[in-house]
Amino acid sequence: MGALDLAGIESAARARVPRDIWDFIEGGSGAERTLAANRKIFERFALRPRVLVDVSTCELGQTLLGTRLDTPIGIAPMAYHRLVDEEGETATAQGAGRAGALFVTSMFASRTLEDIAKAGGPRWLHLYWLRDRAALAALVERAEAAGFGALVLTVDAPRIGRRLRDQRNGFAVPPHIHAVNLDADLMATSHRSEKGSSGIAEHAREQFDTTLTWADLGWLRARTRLPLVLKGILTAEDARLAVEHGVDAVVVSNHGGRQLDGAIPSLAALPEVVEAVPAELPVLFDGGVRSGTEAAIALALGARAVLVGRPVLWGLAVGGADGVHQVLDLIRDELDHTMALLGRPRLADLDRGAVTDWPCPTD
Ligand SMILES: Cc1cc2nc3c(=O)[nH]c(=O)nc-3n(C[C@H](O)[C@H](O)[C@H](O)COP(=O)(O)O)c2cc1C
Ligand SMILES: O=C(O)C(=O)c1ccccc1
Repeated sequence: MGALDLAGIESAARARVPRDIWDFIEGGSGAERTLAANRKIFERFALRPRVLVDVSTCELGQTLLGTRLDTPIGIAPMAYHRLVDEEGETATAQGAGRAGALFVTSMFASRTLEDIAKAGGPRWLHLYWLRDRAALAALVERAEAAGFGALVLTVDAPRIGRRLRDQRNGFAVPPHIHAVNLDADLMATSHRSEKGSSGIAEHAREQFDTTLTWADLGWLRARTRLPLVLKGILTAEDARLAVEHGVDAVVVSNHGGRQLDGAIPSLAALPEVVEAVPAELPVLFDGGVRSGTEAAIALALGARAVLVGRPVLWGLAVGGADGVHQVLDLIRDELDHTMALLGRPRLADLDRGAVTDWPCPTD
């Protein structure tokens, strides 16, 4: 029998993954307020079921920015999947492919874009804006050639958040794992370990372009025919600026509580972003989604798709490609079930009327 919920997969993963790597994956920044709030806020919403609707089949497929998907649950960009599995991103891509789910590959993937493409499945590429624009341009060209369907530029990380667990552990990327899509000399700092600091934070300090503003986005636009998605939008103001600057979609995200601690929980930001953009502009969502019920709440609040982060690495750690497939299918099956009992069998039926803000009386 497969796992009935993610909790069992999480505890099996925890037992397998070395402590400092587990801390890197699970951790947030600062006091981990935002990390906790991302989960807690789902309790504030309740579903409003309708009855006597034909729910004999539920439709979970859609085309998003030209990419065909069998499920609205995709994989958020996460660096270095080889931290938990020898195969890493090629296994993740296989699992995602079997589920027909979107895999947003991190720029810091530990397998090549070309190998990930060979594994099949719908894929987009995530980018941080490096000071070295030539390296960025080269990556964009390779992504196009390897069939990545969109670029997801993460804009909430001019610096890496203060991740105290990583600083205590002196976390650095182990020497045998590499961000193979970037030149080794660009990546050297991320392997340097020292108590009291994080190799990843040091690396970002060296390589990320902290001068980046809205005016620079045109440079990237001019270099690609791929749709451009901005990840890390949390306010209506920035959502409107994104639209003015011609982006094709946004991801409402606080980076899984790993960047600005104290930032608004992702789900709380979703309605204002949805309201600020034209109805046809896709708004994606990530942060704290651990079940089909929670995915349904985010979709009802206006997300077109939901990305899941950490649970995918749990699945990968426990069962490689099969584990990733299992995690994605589990959440998809729960969502299918939720849509049937909610009397809303199509994604388009999941609208604001499907959910109510319900202040829990015990709070
Ligand atoms: C181990 C790890 C690595 C991550 N690496 C990246 C990254 O390279 N780029 C990025 O934009 N976000 C990165 N994220 C953030 C995720 O894309 C996503 O926003 C977050 O994990 C979603 O929250 P969830 O884990 O609660 O589902 C990372 C998250 C984790 C846990
Ligand atoms: O984005 C992140 O959360 C992250 O952990 C990371 C990993 C490698 C390089 C930069 C950031």
